[in-house]
Amino acid sequence: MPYTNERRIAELAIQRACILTERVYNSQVKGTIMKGDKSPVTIADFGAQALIISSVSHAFPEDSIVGEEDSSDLRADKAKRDLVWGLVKDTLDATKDLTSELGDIKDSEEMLAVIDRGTHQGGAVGRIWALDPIDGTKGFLRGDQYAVCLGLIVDGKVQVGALVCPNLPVDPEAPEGEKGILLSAVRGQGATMRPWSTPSAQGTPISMSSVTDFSKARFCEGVEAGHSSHSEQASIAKSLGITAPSIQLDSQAKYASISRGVGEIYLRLPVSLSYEEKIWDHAAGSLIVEEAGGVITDIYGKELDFRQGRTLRANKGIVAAQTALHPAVLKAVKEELKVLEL
Ligand SMILES: Nc1ncnc2c1ncn2[C@@H]1O[C@H](COP(=O)(O)OS(=O)(=O)O)[C@@H](OP(=O)(O)O)[C@H]1O
Ligand SMILES: [Mg+2]
Ligand SMILES: [Mg+2]
Ligand SMILES: [Mg+2]
Repeated sequence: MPYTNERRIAELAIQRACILTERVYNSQVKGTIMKGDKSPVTIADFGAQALIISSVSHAFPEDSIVGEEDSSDLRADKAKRDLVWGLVKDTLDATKDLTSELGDIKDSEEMLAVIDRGTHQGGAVGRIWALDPIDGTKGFLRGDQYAVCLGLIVDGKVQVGALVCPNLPVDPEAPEGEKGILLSAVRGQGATMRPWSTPSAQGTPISMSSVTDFSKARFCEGVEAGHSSHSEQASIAKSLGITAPSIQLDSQAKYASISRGVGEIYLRLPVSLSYEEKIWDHAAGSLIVEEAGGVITDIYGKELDFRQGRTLRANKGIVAAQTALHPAVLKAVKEELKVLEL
């Protein structure tokens, strides 16, 4: 089956990175820096990016990588750099059984260079990995949901997607039970989910909800009001006859939720038409939703275009839904935007 090894390496890489991210998530020391675009980044974002890029480039040395972060802040701050290197080294030491498959990092200088292998500009040709080492950094800092996300784009089309949501319950019906799920998909081979804590377990196939009655449907949206328009999303839900409150989740946990039937729709209406969604925010989750039987477009009904570089500059917003519901949802989105003359 195509991309079997890519799926395996992607799963192992993000699984190992979550050992580091969960350690920081549960620590007081986050080492948060506000980046130039006023968004936060923590020592966990950097550490996860180092571990995952090291794994991908060890297994597939010829591939390109688009990663959200770069090492400039760490090169400027030795204390932060040492904190990140300590986390990375501890994680490598704790997972020596994976070294043959995932490679190693010998020192902090090499760590910085590995982080910077993620500066590729993306594009329409070749094998390009899209990495979000921590998606939903605000959720991570708030003690809510976040996700570690890795997708492989080949000649502009996502072929492999893998993501870990460490704080989503394994059983949605038992929210207080075991937490941490790993989802993955290869185009044409379906999507699977397994507990993050059982590396060797086979994933079980997942699928979108079978609900087709909007009065019983639920929609997912982001937590941050600065990232999507809650008012327009609420208005669209009302116009569709949705009465359940929205499921608010940080990060690509929203893609994970609808792909296993917890919610039927994901709405992400832009708060500004100038913002360009990043490919790493959507590559993995969009494929998992499609392989779980869902449909994903932007607010104009266009397919997501991963050929444009580091952003989805040919798209605006996200409308993802169970197949039977997507046409009506998109119609309601267009009605709402027409009303608002966007
Ligand atoms: N203005 C604007 N519009 C849309 N999206 C934006 C915007 N600003 C940031 N971001 C990106 O949102 C990513 C977080 O994903 P979510 O919005 O789904 O989750 S959250 O509710 O914000 O936590 C977040 O990803 P991370 O930086 O990896 O956390 C950002 O890339
Ligand atoms: Mg970020
Ligand atoms: Mg992100
Ligand atoms: Mg991120």
